[in-house]
Amino acid sequence: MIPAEFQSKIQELLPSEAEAFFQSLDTDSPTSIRFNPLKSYSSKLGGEKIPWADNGIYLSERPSFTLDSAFHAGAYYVQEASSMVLEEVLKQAVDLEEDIFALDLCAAPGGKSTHIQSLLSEGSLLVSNEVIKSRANILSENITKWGLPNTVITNNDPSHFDRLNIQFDVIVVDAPCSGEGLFRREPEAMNEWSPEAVKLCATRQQRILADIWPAIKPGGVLIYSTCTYNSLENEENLQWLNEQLDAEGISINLNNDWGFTETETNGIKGFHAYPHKVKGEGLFIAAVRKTEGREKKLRKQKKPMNFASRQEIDSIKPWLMNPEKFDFIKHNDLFIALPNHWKEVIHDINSNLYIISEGINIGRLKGKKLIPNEALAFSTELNLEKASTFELNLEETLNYLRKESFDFESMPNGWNLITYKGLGLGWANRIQQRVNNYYPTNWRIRISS
Ligand SMILES: C[S@@+](CC[C@H](N)C(=O)[O-])C[C@H]1O[C@@H](n2cnc3c(N)ncnc32)[C@H](O)[C@@H]1O
Repeated sequence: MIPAEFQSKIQELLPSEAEAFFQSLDTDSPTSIRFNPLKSYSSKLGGEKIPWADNGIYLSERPSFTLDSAFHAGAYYVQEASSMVLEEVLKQAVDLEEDIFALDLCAAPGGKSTHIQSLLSEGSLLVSNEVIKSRANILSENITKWGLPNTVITNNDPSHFDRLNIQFDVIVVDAPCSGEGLFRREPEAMNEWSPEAVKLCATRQQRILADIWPAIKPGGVLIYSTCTYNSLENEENLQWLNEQLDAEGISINLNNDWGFTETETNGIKGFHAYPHKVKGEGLFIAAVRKTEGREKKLRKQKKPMNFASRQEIDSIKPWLMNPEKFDFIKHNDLFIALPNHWKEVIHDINSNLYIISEGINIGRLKGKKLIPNEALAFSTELNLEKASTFELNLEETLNYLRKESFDFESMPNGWNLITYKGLGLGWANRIQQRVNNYYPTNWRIRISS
C-alpha cells in the first residue's frame, strides 16, 4: 500500500505527472546488468544498450543469476540502470585519464564500487568503504570477484577518514536514504517509510557529508546520490552543502533523450530519475566541488611495512602478469600484492583505518610452493601460464560452486584453477583419487538447478 503522505508529496513534486508516475509503479522493474570490461566473456545475455553506461544492457527477462557461473566469476554485475548514470557524472566531473585517489564511502554491496573501478585509469586507487561490518563481507566478495587490483576495502565510520594524512580527489556518497525509489522493486520498503524516517535520513546524510568533507582535497569532487525522490534528502542537502560547507556546483549535462529531470539549488545541478521517464528505478545524483580548505601532505610512516623477502618474492612473482607494478607484503602468513605507486598511501590507510582487504591476496607459501588464495583466481592480474586451468561445463561448475562432487577425472594432480568459459572461479587441489575444493564455504551457492 503506497503511503498517503508519500502520494501527496509526489502530487506536489510532479503535479502534472503524478498519474504517470503512479502508473509506472505498477509496471515491472527492468532488469539490467553491467559487464566487466576486463574479463573477456562472450555472453549469451544480450539486450538493449543502456545509453548512459558503456557496458550496461537491459535484459528482456530476468534469468537466475545464481545459476550462471559467469556471474559468480565477476563477468558482469546485476545493477539497476538509473544508478549507472554515475558513469556520465564521473566522466564530466573528473578527468578519468589521470591517476586519481577515490573513495566510495557507502559502498556495500558494491554496485557503484565495481562500476567506479571499471572507469578509473589503471594507475588509480579506489578505497571502497562500508560502515556496517556484516555488509562489508558481501562488498568484499563482490569486489574480489570483479578482480581489479587497485582497491582497498575498509570498514569505517565516515568520521574516521579525517585521520588519513592524504585527501581524496573524488568521494562518492551513495547515501543511506528513505528508499522511495525502491518502492516498485521492493514494495516492502513502503512499510519502513514515514515522514519522520525521511527527516531522520536527511539528518544522517548531513552528518555523513559533514564528517567526510575534510577528507576531500581542496578542488576535489563529491558525488552525492540517493535512491529517493523527496527534496529534504536531495535538493535541501545540496543547499546545506553550499551554505554550510561552501560546496560549488559542477556543470553536468545529461542528454535530454535519457529522460532525467534536472533541478538546480544554489547553483548546484541535480538529476532525478523518475520511473515514468527513465527506464530504471528512482535515483537522485549531483556533483559538487570543494573550493576551500588546506591540502594535507602525506608524511612518511614510522612503522615499517612488512615486505616479503627476495626469496619469497621470487616464488610469488611468476603468478602475476605484471609483477613489476606491485610490492609484496606479508600479513601473518598471507602474501599480498599492492600497487607500488600507492605504497605510501596504502601504508597510511593501514595505519589509520580498519582494513578488510587490500590489493591482491596472492596466497601462502609452503616452502617455495604457493597455496593460492581465492582472490587470485578472479584477479585480472593472474598469469594463466603459471596456473594449471581446468575448464568445466555449466553443470559441473555449479556443482563446484555448491561444493558438491564434480567430474575431475581428467584433472592433473596439484592445484588447478577451475574455469567456466575461460573465467576463473576458484581453486581445487587434486591429490591422486581425491580432490579438495577450495571455493570459500561462505560463498557457496545453495540452490539446485
Ligand atoms: C544506498 S546503500 C549503498 C549502495 C552501494 N553504493 C551500491 O551501489 O551497491 C547505502 C549504504 O550506506 C551504508 N550506511 C548506513 N549508515 C551509514 C552511515 N551512518 N555512514 C555511512 N554509511 C552508512 C549502508 O550500510 C549501505 O550499505
